[in-house]
Amino acid sequence: MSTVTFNELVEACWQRENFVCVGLDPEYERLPESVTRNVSIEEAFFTFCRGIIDATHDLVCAYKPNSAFFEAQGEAGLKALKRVVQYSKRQYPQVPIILDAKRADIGNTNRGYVTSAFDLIEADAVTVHPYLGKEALTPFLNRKEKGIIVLTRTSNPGAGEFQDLLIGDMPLYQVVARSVAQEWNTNGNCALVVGATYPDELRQVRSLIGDMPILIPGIGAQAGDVRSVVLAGQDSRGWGILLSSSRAILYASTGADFAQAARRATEELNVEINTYRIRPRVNA
Ligand SMILES: O=c1ccn([C@@H]2O[C@H](COP(=O)(O)O)[C@@H](O)[C@H]2O)c(=O)[nH]1
Repeated sequence: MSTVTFNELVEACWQRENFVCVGLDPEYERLPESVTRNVSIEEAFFTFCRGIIDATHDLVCAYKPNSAFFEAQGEAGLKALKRVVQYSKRQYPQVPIILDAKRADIGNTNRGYVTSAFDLIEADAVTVHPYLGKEALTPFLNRKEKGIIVLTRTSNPGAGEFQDLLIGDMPLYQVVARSVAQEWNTNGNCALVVGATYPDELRQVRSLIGDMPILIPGIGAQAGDVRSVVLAGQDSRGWGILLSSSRAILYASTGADFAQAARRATEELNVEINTYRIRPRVNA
């Protein structure tokens, strides 16, 4: 039986013109009272994320739970994370799940991270940092059916401290992008993270990597400009981008109507993205 790969799942979503990745970053204090009343943290996290997923599954190209928000709640959070991922995969198997955990260690330790992300949590992809190099990341890269998404140019204000350092005449983030595209991607399962807050750098990265997928956080709460990001990030097919937004979608309403508000916010963002995409003519 052949397994559907992360890239195949994402491409099928792009075919449906869905480019929004909804970040699942639940903060207990920000959850609506209708969700937290009289239930445990595990139940509140699960109910909230399930509400978001049920309301948006036909509009998205991925869900991206960030493990930090779940780990911060201890055992309750970890149980909720596993339940959320399993629920989404059972109900909406067409939508890939990206575990945003920014993993990477020496090779031996990475085997534990791989088992945790892919076999226990059952994510379809995971974010990793490139600092230890290809050799250490081999246990991740060997999982052909999974997406290995490498931090390249992050969205935070201080991202350039190391990522812009020149290696010869090329900034480090471009060296990372080129290495991943030309040397790490032998199984065709790599993607990159580039922040929406740096459209010029995003354009540089796209010019180095062909049609490899780019996960782009920084839309919404971090104020990345959708138009600049789409124009700079789309690939030769008008695809290639997963625009990730968490807080602006999750907390579009603080009331009992949070899921409907999240749907509206997701729909608006997707319409905006599609306004700026090139659509190459098929059979032209
Ligand atoms: O460069 C990066 C890498 C990861 N992130 C993560 O994405 C979301 C963004 O959340 P918003 O609420 O939409 O700002 C969050 O999980 C970050 O840890 C990023 O922002 N930038």
